[in-house]
Amino acid sequence: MGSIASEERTVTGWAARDADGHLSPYTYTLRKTGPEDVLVKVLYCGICHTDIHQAKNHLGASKYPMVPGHEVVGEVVEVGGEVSKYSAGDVVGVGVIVGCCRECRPCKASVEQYCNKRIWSYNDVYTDGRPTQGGFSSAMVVDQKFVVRIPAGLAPEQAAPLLCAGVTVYSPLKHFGLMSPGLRGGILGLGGVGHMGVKVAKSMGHHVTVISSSGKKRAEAMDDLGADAYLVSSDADQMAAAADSLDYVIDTVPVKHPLEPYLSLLKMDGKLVLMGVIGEPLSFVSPMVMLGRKSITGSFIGSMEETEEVLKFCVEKGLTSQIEVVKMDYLNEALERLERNDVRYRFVVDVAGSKIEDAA
Ligand SMILES: NC(=O)C1=CN([C@@H]2O[C@H](COP(=O)(O)OP(=O)(O)OC[C@H]3O[C@@H](n4cnc5c(N)ncnc54)[C@H](OP(=O)(O)O)[C@@H]3O)[C@@H](O)[C@H]2O)C=CC1
Ligand SMILES: O=C/C=C/c1ccc(O)c(O)c1
Ligand SMILES: [Zn+2]
Ligand SMILES: [Zn+2]
Repeated sequence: MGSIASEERTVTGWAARDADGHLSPYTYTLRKTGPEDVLVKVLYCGICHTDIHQAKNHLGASKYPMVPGHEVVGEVVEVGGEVSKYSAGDVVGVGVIVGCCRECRPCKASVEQYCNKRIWSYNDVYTDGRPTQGGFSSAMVVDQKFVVRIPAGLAPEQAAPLLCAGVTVYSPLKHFGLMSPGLRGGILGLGGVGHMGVKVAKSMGHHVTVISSSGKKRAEAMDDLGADAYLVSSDADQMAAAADSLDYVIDTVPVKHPLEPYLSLLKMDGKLVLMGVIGEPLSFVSPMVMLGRKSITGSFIGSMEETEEVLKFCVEKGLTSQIEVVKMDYLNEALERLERNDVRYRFVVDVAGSKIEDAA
């Protein structure tokens, strides 16, 4: 493709058509590459549990056809006239949001993920009135503000999970002042986000306890990911022995669950950081937070600045994600396996290697 930002392009993505969440080839057009836009040929796209929530309408706001995928790594093919930071051939990333108002307090504070006018990379409507579509697609057109450069030293498939899972754990650790060495952290739910939580927290010098629904991941957590301790959440004796021991717990469980067992693990002033997208009320009794001045909070991905930071952090610390690379024709099976907790720890789809234009 050339350098003149002029044409709409027809691309092929894999879309869900209804709440059964099955994805199949879908052809649609991309907007012309505007002055501030970057046309990205998708190389790899990670599969996040949010893709299941969205494809299966767990939050009740899904619109179809929907092409999910928000851990996108690609190659710049074309840039608009006002784009100077990127040029054709650059390897770049795109994450969960692709637009914001630029005027509100979060936007002015460079935490644009908290803008109430944020535009999601899929299942949303862009400023031109078209549906946004995500990274399980041959290409995307994205405003340069929502594009990051993938640094040298990071393989593109390795970078993909950092664009959601990686920054999602990095951002609250930074924001809540939890980067100091020696802190004791808990990672509840050892999946895509959780395994990055173990790796990032260990790289910050924390003592890391994995809290899991089963004992199945114990050896991997300790030997491969470097966790210091492992608790099975249903083991009351183990949980009681660990009471009052953690400065924070990052809770990545994607379904309704009790909070009190994890509040019990926190020291005085400890923080329970909710990450899972759960459309049902969660409950706890007030003394669980009062008697220890504990906080329950939440955090949503990270800013574009933090996304650049976590990519650099991973290069500097030599951090890699643990991934299973699959082709696009395995996407539905991968989503099913993710939903039944059968992946170590992130699927990444080799989009460019899947010849998806031929499938449409
Ligand atoms: N706040 C934010 O910005 C973000 C939120 N999310 C959300 O975080 C949650 C986790 O995402 P992700 O890490 O991709 O998900 P994964 O499915 O990869 O991991 C979730 C982990 O939770 C544990 N778990 C406990 N109960 C269940 C259950 N019934 N079904 C499945 N897993 C269970 C499992 O760990 P174990 O075997 O150890 O029990 C599992 O590996 C999702 O709700 C996702 O939407 C994701 C990214 C960003
Ligand atoms: O995977 C990233 C998205 C997370 C997310 C968090 C909160 C929410 O309401 C969502 O719809 C998605
Ligand atoms: Zn995600
Ligand atoms: Zn804003």
